[in-house]
Amino acid sequence: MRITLLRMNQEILSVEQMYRADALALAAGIAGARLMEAAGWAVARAARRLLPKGRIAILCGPGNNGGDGFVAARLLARDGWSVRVALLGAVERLKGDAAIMAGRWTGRVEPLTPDALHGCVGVIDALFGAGLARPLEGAAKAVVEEIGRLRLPVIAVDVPSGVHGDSGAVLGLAPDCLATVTFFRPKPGHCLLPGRLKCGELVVADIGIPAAVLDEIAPDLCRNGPGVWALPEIKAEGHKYSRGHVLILGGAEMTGAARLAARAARRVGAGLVSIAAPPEALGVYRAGDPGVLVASSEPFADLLEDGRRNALLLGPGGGVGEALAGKVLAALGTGRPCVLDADALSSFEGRSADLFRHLSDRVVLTPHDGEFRRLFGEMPGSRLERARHAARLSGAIVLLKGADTVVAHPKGGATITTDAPPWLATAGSGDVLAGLLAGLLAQGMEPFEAACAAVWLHGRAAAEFGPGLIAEDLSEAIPAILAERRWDPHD
Ligand SMILES: NC(=O)C1=CN([C@@H]2O[C@H](COP(=O)(O)OP(=O)(O)OC[C@H]3O[C@@H](n4cnc5c(N)ncnc54)[C@H](O)[C@@H]3O)[C@@H](O)[C@H]2O)[C@@H](O)CC1
Ligand SMILES: Nc1ncnc2c1ncn2[C@@H]1O[C@H](COP(=O)(O)OP(=O)(O)O)[C@@H](O)[C@H]1O
Ligand SMILES: [K+]
Repeated sequence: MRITLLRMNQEILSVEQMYRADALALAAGIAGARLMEAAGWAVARAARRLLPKGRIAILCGPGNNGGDGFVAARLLARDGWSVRVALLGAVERLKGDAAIMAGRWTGRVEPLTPDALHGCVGVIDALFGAGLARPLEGAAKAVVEEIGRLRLPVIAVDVPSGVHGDSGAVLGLAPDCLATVTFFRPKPGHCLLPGRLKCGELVVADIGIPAAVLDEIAPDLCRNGPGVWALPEIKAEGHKYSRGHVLILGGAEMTGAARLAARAARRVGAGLVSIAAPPEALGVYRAGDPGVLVASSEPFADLLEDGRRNALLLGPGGGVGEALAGKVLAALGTGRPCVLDADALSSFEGRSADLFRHLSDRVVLTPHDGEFRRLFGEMPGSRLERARHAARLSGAIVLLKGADTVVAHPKGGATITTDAPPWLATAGSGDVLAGLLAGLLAQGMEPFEAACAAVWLHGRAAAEFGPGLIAEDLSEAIPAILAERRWDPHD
C-alpha cells in the first residue's frame, strides 16, 4: 500500500524521476528544444534579477545542462548584456537539443579555462546538472576553484555543478551559489545538506512539463509544510478527553526533558498531559507546571491500563538501561500511538531487533544522528536513504532530526524539512519536538502526518522567535502559529 500525502503539491523528484518527467513530456508531444528554451529563459531571468550588471561568464558543460547555458547566453546578449561563453569540450561533440542551442548562439565560444572568468562580474554555472556522474576534475575543477577565489556571484542551472541531485553530496567541490534555477520540481539534492547550502535561493521554474506526468510517476517524497498535513480541528462540542491525554515517562535525574515535552504537548492542544515520575522524583515534577498531572511511574503497567491515555512518549531524560527498555516494550504492547525518543532508543543499542519486532506504523522513532547510529548502525547513503531504509527495517515511522530533518514512513512516503533555522540546535529542543508530536497524536492525527506537522511547527516556532532561542521559548511561540488561519500551502 502506498501512503497518500494530503494535497501533495510540494513534490520532490529523484533525478531518475525527473528524466521520466522529461520523457513523458516528450511523449505527450512537447518538443525537447521547447523545454530547453524555457529552462534557459528562466535562468536568464534569474540572472537579470540577481547578477550585477556587467560581463557574465556562462560556463557550459558537454550535456543538456550546457544547452540551457547557451540559451541563457543568447537571451542575455539579446537584452544587451555582455556575456562570455566557455565550453567544456568541443562544440561538434554536443548532441541533441544542446547541439541545437549551441547552433543558435552566434557569438564566440572559448575553451573552458579559469581565464574565461576574467573581467566578469558574475557567473552562470551550466557545467553539469542531473547528469553529474563523478567528481569535477580538470578544467571544470580549476574553474570552480577560481570562482571561489574570486568570490564571484553564481547562478547555477539545475544544481550547482558538483552537487549530486539525489543525495545533496558534493562530489569533489561545487560553487557556492547565489541562486539555483531548477526545473519542474526540486530534487533531493536541493533539500539535503550540504547541497541545500550550496544552492542559495532555489527557484523552481515551470518549463512546460505538464503536472499530469506526476500521475504516472507517483512521487512519494515532498517538502514538509502545511500543504501536506492538516492540524486537528478544535471541535465546538469537544471536551478535554476528546482532545486526548498524553502520558510522558519522566526520568529521575534529567527531570527537565519530560517537563519541556509536557508543556509542548499542552501548547499544541492535547486535552490532558500526565508525567509518570519515578517515586524519588515525584516532588520535582509536582513542583513544576500546575496544569500537568503527575503520577508515580511504578508500576508503569497500571498507568497504561487507562486507555484514555491515548498517546505515549518515552525517552526524554528517561535514563538508558533495562528499566526503560522494559517500559518501552510495555508501552508498545498497548498498541497506542507512541513516540520513542532519546534514551528510549539508546536503551536498545546492540539489541535493536528486540525493539523492531514490536514496532508498527503507529510508532514514531525520533533519533538524532547519534541515536540513529546506536539503533541502526552505520548505514550508507544520504540521510533520506538512511531514514527510509531505517523505517523499512524497523517497521516504524522514522523522524531523523537535523538541519534537514527527514520523516520516513515504512511503506515509502517521506518528507524533508528545508526551512528549520539553525538556532534550533540548543539543548532540550528535541524534547519539545517529541512533546509536540505526542500532543498531535493524542488529538488523533495519523502518526506520519503528526510527525511532519510537529517538525514544521517546531521549525516555525524557532523561526518566529529568532536567534537567542532556548528550548523553553519554543512552546510559548506555538499559540501564535496556531492562530495563523491562512496557511499558504505553497510557502
Ligand atoms: N530533464 C528535463 O526535463 C530537462 C533537462 N534540462 C537540462 O538537462 C540537464 C541534464 O542533462 P544531461 O543528462 O545531458 O546531463 P548533464 O548536462 O548534467 O551532463 C551530462 C554529461 O556530462 C558528463 N559528465 C558527468 N559528470 C562529469 C564530470 N564530473 N566530469 C566530466 N564530465 C562529466 C556526462 O558523461 C555527460 O556527457 C539538466 O540538469 C537540465 O539542466 C533542461 O534542458 C530542461 C529539461
Ligand atoms: N542546524 C540545524 N538547523 C535546524 N535544525 C536543527 C539544527 N540542528 C539541530 N536542529 C534541530 O534541533 C533539534 C535538536 O534535537 P536533539 O538533538 O534531540 O537535542 P536535545 O536532545 O538537546 O533536545 C532537532 O529537532 C533538530 O532537527
Ligand atoms: K549546473
